[in-house]
Amino acid sequence: MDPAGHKYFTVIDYVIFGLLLVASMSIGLYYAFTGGRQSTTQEFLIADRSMKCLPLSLSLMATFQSAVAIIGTPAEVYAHGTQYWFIGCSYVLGLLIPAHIFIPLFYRLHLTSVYQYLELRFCKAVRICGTVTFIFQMVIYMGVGIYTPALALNAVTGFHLWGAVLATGLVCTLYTALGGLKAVVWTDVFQTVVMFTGQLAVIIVGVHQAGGLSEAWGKVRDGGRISGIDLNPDPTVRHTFWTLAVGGVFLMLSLYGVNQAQVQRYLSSRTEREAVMSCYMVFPCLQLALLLSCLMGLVMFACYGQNSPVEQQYITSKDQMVLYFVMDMLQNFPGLPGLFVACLFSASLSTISSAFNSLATVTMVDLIKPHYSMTEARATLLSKLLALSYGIICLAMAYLVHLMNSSVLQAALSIFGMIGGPLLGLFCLGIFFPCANSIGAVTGLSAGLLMAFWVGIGGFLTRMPSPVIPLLNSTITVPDVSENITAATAELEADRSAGLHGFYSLSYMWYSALSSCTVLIVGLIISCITGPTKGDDVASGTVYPVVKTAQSYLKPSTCCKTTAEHKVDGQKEMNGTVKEDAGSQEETQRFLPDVELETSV
Ligand SMILES: O=C(O)CCCC[C@@H]1SC[C@@H]2NC(=O)N[C@@H]21
Ligand code: NA
Repeated sequence: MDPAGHKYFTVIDYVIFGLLLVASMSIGLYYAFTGGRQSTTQEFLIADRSMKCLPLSLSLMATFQSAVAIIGTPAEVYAHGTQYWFIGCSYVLGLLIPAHIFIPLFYRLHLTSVYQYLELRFCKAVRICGTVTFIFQMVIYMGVGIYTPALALNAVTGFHLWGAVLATGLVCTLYTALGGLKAVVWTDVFQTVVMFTGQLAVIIVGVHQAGGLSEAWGKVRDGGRISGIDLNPDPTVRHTFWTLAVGGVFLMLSLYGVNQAQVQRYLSSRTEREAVMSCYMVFPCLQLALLLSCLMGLVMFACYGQNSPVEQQYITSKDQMVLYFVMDMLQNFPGLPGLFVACLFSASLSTISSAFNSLATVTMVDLIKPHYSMTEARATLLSKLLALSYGIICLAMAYLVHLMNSSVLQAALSIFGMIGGPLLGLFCLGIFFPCANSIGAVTGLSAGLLMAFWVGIGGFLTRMPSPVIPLLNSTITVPDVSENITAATAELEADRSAGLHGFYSLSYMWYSALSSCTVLIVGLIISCITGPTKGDDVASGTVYPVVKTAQSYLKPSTCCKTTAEHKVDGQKEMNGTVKEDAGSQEETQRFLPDVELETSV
């Protein structure tokens, strides 16, 4: 390690990193020039609805497993222990509810963009609001996703920061714009293999360097990094079992239930059953990814113990620890640093490509197609140009994130909570509450976003200022500043739970739950005030069936029916649904001429 704390790549490292980019690129080009050669939007945007569940499940996992998780989760476990691991409990409900509620409902409506649902259930204005909110969320998230690996790489290996951002951005934009969803899914599969291999290699070498399994385990246990279950109900405590396992469910639903990037993968499945299977198969993949990143954090602790490179002033933020650790440990294993950096960029590329593709899809399907009719060829070309332009916007966002400088994991999860949460609330309002109307939907969404930004930005501004770590090799010491900060922190700590401060110090893991519930409450209140929708005015197939059946029992006219009459009704309902389904296809056709309907056999 030279005095500046930089390590340099050997040639073989650059070769491995270059190979990753070339391999990703070639998969993308392969799908650009084979099959239908991406000549229709059906192929470009949803792979002709031909995908199988295995590649889809890996792609579903890779989409929201970016460099943020690879770098941020180990840093989190290193600094705070394994409490974060309990987020894995939220994957159970976080995937079961999408598999049995959201997927069947969206799949049977034959959508291309999930926001078409909002027009079917409410009106065009609600659809536009949902689409714009989603675009806002994914563009910011892409900024974090592309910036994170470059920042860590630059800090430790002197790799040129913006050179890395440009290299990633260009390769990703190209294969996404040329190869469409098929290319994105298959590159995700390849990149997931690289991600798991890279992390496993570092863990194995790290355990070896820490003196073997039992030695490493001893250090980690004595260092107090194995945190037991924390059942503290205080919502301002950052990570407890409740914020992670319960708050995490809302986070997972906003990602795996209603996020276009994931729904698009469900809709590209050959059959509804394949889509549900792919959702089930994500569970072990996510648990494995979580296991690897938590183990990485523990191995880092076993190797460094308390005196982390941050205290030793080799690096300036804990998000750079993982790469420092990799360069420190793997220095004498030429090729492994390159493999890990390839793993980091695989995580980043697989997320950003999915984001580009879903952004191009919703822009095309929700904002352009309904207003301008154009030939299939022009529409496909426009979709490719959109993917390209989103690539450029993403690079600009990366610079914005550069200015923000907060922990990347918390930044990403806060974005999901602040923007993904209200969108989750909007869809739940439509799916579970037939009485909700369009005014309620738009007002509810706005209230949810306002609430989320109020608590999110309030929390960001009032968060204790992290002690300033002296710059690398700086000769001046800054004792007085740190004393002032300690005093300020103590004072903040004192009145933190008082009033508004209590609200602002709400754990970021509750943002999804808070904002989605705000949308539901405000949406229902406004709907009831402005005249709730009648049950049968709702487009069929847009409300969760159980709710509909329950509602028909609750209607005063039916409650005095005899059970025999109920049975007859039930039979009619059954026959009716068959007709209704056909009706829903006609209805969708009437509502949304741009929705591609499979001709019913
Ligand atoms: O890695 C990222 O890009 C964002 C951080 C992880 C996003 C959430 S956390 C719960 C779920 N599990 C994952 O692996 N990703 C999502
Ligand atoms: Na990824």
